[in-house]
Amino acid sequence: MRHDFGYFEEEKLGKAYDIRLLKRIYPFLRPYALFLICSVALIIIIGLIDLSVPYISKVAIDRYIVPKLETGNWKLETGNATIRYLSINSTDSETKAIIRKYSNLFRTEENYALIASDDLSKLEKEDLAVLRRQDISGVTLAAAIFIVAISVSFVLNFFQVIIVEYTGQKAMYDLRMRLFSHIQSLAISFFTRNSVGRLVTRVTNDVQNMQEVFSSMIVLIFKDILLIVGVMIILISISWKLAIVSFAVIPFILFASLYFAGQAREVFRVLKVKVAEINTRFSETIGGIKIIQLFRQEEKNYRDFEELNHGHYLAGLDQVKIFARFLRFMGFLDVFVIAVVVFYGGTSVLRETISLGDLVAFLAYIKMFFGPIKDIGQKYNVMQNAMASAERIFLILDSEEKLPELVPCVPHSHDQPHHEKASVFNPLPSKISKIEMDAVSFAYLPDETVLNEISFKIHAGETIAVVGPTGSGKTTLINLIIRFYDPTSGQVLINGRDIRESEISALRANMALVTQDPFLFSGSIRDNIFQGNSFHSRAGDWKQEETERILTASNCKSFIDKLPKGLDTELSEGGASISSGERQLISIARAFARNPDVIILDEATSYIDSETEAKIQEALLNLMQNRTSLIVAHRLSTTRNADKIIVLNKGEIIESGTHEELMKNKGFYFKLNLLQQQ
Ligand SMILES: Nc1ncnc2c1ncn2[C@@H]1O[C@H](COP(=O)(O)OP(=O)(O)OP(=O)(O)O)[C@@H](O)[C@H]1O
Repeated sequence: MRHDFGYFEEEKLGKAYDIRLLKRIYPFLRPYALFLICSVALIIIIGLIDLSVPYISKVAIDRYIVPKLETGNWKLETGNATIRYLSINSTDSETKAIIRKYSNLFRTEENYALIASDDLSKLEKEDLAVLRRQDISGVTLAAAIFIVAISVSFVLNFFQVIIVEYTGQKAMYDLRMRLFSHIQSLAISFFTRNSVGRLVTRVTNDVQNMQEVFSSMIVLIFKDILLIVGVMIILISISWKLAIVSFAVIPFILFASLYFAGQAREVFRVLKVKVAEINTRFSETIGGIKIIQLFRQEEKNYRDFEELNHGHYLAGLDQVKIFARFLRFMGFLDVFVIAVVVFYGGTSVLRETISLGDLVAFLAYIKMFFGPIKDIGQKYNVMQNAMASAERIFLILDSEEKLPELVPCVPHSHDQPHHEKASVFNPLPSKISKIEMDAVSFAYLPDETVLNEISFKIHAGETIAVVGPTGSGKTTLINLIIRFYDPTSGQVLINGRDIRESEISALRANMALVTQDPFLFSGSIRDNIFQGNSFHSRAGDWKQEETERILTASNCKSFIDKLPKGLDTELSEGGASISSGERQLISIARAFARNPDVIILDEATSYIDSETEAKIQEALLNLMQNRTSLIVAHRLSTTRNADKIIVLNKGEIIESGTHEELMKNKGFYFKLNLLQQQ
């Protein structure tokens, strides 16, 4: 098993911060820089509002709620005593009336009346309210400011979330499109090395992971850092001593967060591996359901899956335990700090080194301080995950396994290297008149030659059959003509020009490939046959008579007419809802609609009933009429009608000629035929 493929790659997790990767992510955000700036600005405003809210309470408590008492030496009947009293401006008539009502409680001085703090409770509530009406209106104002601040913060938060989500979604949309178009343009060799599941994960999960960075992390980090720094400054300004006592727990928090991040990282990794294992097993089960049912493997498969699922469950439990421990520990530190602040702050209030408002605000700020700090560990993991995803996405985007670039065409001359750069490009061949392989060798893997020095020519209108035992390189030969791969040495020439000098799409525009097991897309039969073909780009643009002609020539008409929705019948994925013979007929119709010069045909080896077989043969003969054909042949009837037969064995041409010539030679081809007839 190769450790760089499949879910094993999940073993690699990224760094939570990686400047190199962040720099690469930035271009995807650049188009939305304005939104990001708006969002960060909103976050700063929201942060400042959030920071101001406890301060409003502090002002309300210190300035209005707690009576501003003064201390003085009062002569009482029992003797001199130090008394805490409230001084009230007594110039207005309402106040004067109350003072008169409680004349035994008040001492009057010019424009002020003084009342001992202990006597305040002896006043009736209504009278106290009149005496403290300025404080009451101050509290009302503070409450109003409080509500306005909270409401503004709420509204701004709403817009900020929308803007950030929009930015994240848009950036991810762009990234996904870029990834999709890049993957689509990669060479076939890339797909043989990368599993479908792996690529699907890139376009879905990994892009989603990165979205978490765009949508929440960037902005939340701004907010968290602002809150942490802001709260620290405010706490120090309220009481540096109390602040230092509270900050004493920060090293514990950081240590716990980092420890937790390390543990969670491991658990996350295990979980991802388990999820990937479950996905792999599940997709294998779906793909191989026929074999599983046929060989009665349901029970064993169930047990295997149960084992994987149990592993996932245990990893999930580990994750819960780690989170629970972390959150409990943080909760304990949280409560511990609050207890310290209540004790130390409370005594400071009693000693009047800080006000009650300071203490209340302090407690509120401490709560505000712990929130983001607690998040750091969790966010660290999200970031790490996102960075690992980013790394894997960029790895694909960096893949150079492109279909080779256009090589400038230079006039052929023996003393000039063929691919020397020049400014002239080969015009697209409007008609293919000759296909030639000139000393072509090819290897999928270094030192494992699959084709060796292959040379032959096909002229316009000819039918060439390639025969040979399995693994002799027949399909590889086709792959080189269609240019899914380039030869390791030698040249494939069309109309005398190396095919690497023409645009790939132009080259393929004149060719149609009918494979052994044709792939049909989910969608209607009409789309599968006519979509994107040479005459009309849209399936709906085809005229009725053109459509009829193609369906008749490809022998599709009779079975399509029997379908209730005819051509508009929807096929399920891969055309699984129709028979393999019908799939082949549809793929022949698709080749007809392309109207190519060259037909490349990989004849089916699978058994099809003789009636369908005859229909396919007839459709193929129709398709090949007046066209150049290269056929990987498995049937005697095909080779018999070919203008030339090329016999491949172990990647080399060992015989070539017409059927009669080869039969007369009594060589390899002759033996192959004998074997087939047995
Ligand atoms: N993508 C690939 N990577 C590595 N080796 C490959 C790849 N595709 C094919 N091969 C190898 O190349 C050799 C030729 O394969 P090819 O498919 O061309 O044979 P073939 O003659 O078409 O066989 P068959 O008649 O069974 O389809 C085989 O040994 C095969 O294992």
